[in-house]
Amino acid sequence: MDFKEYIRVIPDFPEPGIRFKDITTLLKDGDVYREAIESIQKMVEDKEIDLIAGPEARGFVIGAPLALMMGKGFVPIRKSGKLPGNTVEADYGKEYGKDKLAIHRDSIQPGQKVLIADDLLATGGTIAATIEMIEQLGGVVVGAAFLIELGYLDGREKLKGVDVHSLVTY
Ligand SMILES: O=P(O)(O)OC[C@H]1O[C@H](OP(=O)(O)OP(=O)(O)O)[C@H](O)[C@@H]1O
Ligand SMILES: Nc1ncnc2[nH]cnc12
Repeated sequence: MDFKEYIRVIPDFPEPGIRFKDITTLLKDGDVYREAIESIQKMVEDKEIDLIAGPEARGFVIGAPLALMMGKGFVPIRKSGKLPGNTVEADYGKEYGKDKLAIHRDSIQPGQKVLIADDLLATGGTIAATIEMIEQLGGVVVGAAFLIELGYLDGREKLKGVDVHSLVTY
């Protein structure tokens, strides 16, 4: 399936110069959404995984159904100030602006193998911060899976040593 047909590109959102890849047009088609998650599962099914972690908000839309399908637990990584328990946090920059993510300290046990899932890899800032926090907790990142990769932003360069998989590339 050509998933790009279902992804809408909106110029100059959220700021001038950004070509925003809008996945809401893909998500609203149940068959295409399911096929996208199944295709992501196929890319990572040979991996030994204990948990899947995904960053708020669109990482939940990919990571949670993937976790359910693979019979694994899901660890939400949230924007700072949203998680009620004890957290570790990381500041980062992304394609548009800066942000801070947080993860519950007790969400990953040392040695657990974690697959990261998100909708889109752009500069890699979000995922580099995610990896930093998972590793701070003793987790082992076994890979990162995306629906979309913006190859022209070289996010993979920031994630050297990580097994990166993406369904479609721009
Ligand atoms: O590779 P990067 O340059 O870091 O950019 C990629 C991140 O940006 C978007 O999330 P955003 O922070 O906009 O949050 P949202 O999912 O809540 O819209 C996207 O869902 C990725 O997580
Ligand atoms: N160009 C883009 N489209 C959608 N989400 C993004 N996150 C970072 N860059 C993005």
